[in-house]
Amino acid sequence: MTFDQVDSPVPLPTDRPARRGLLIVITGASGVGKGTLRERWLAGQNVFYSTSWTTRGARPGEQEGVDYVFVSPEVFAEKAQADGFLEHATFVGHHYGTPIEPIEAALARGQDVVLEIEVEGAMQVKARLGEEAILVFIMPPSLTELRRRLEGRATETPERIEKRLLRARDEIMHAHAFRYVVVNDDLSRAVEELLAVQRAERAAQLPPQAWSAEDHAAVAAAAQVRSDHLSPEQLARVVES
Ligand SMILES: Nc1nc2c(ncn2[C@@H]2O[C@H](COP(=O)(O)OP(=O)(O)O)[C@@H](O)[C@H]2O)c(=O)[nH]1
Ligand SMILES: Nc1ncnc2c1ncn2[C@@H]1O[C@H](COP(=O)(O)OP(=O)(O)O)[C@@H](O)[C@H]1O
Repeated sequence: MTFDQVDSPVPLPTDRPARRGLLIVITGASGVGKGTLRERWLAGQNVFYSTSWTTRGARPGEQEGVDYVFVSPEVFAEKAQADGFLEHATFVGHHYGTPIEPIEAALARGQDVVLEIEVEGAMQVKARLGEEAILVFIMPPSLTELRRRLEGRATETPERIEKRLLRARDEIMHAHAFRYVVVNDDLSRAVEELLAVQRAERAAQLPPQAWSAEDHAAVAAAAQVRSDHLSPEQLARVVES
C-alpha cells in the first residue's frame, strides 16, 4: 500500500500556550509567614506574583510596585468602581485589592499566578472563578506562636497586633473553605508542601497516565494537606493554644 505524499501537517498555532496557568491563592493570618514562605517557594520559578493595591502606608523596606502599589483611598475607590479588581477587601482599617488585567494576561500565557490575600478576598476569588481558584490556607502552629511572630517582626503597634490576632482567630475557623491547609511550623517542610500542591495541581491538568513518578509523589503529598484532613477539633486546638 502506498501513501500519497501528504502536505506538511498544518502547523499548530504557536501562540497558544500548552496549558493555562494555575491560579493559586495563599491566605493566612497576618504574621503567619505567608511572605517568608512565598519567597522560598517561588525562588527560581517563573510564577507571576500579583502585586496588590493598598491604601495602607509602606513599611520600612517595602518597595512601591513590588510589595504593593500604595494608593490613596480615592484612587482605590475609582479602581473598584471601574471593576478593575478581581477582588478587594478591607483589613484592619485599610483597603487591599488585586488588579484583574495582569492576572488574566499571565494565566493566558500559561504562567502560574500566586495571590497572597486575606480570607474575604479569597472567598471572592473562589466565588468568581470556582474550581479554577486553588485556595491554600497557611496555619500557624498556635496563636501563641503567631503572637510571637507578629511581635518579633515588629511592624505593628501593640494595638494593631491585638486587632490582627482577633482577626486571625476568626480566619482560622474558615480553614475548611480552602482546598489545602499548610501548617507553617517547620518552614522547609511547609515549602515542600506548597511545591507538592503546585505540582499536583499541574498534574491534574493531564490524564494520570501522563504523570511522571514525581507527579505521582506530589499528588500523594498534596492529598495529605487537603483541608478535609483537618478536624474542627484540630482547628479549635490551634485557636485555643
Ligand atoms: N483581599 C485582599 N487582601 C490582601 C491583598 N493584599 C494583601 N492582602 C492581605 O491583607 C492582609 C494585611 O496585609 P499586610 O498589611 O501586608 O500585613 P501582613 O499580612 O501582616 O504582612 C494580609 O492578610 C494580606 O494577605 C489583596 O490584594 N486583597
Ligand atoms: N516557620 C516559621 N517559624 C518561625 N518564624 C517564622 C516562620 N515563618 C515566618 N516566620 C517569621 O514570622 C514573621 C512573619 O512572617 P511574614 O512572612 O512577614 O508573615 P505574613 O507575610 O504572613 O504576614 C517574620 O518575622 C518571619 O521571619
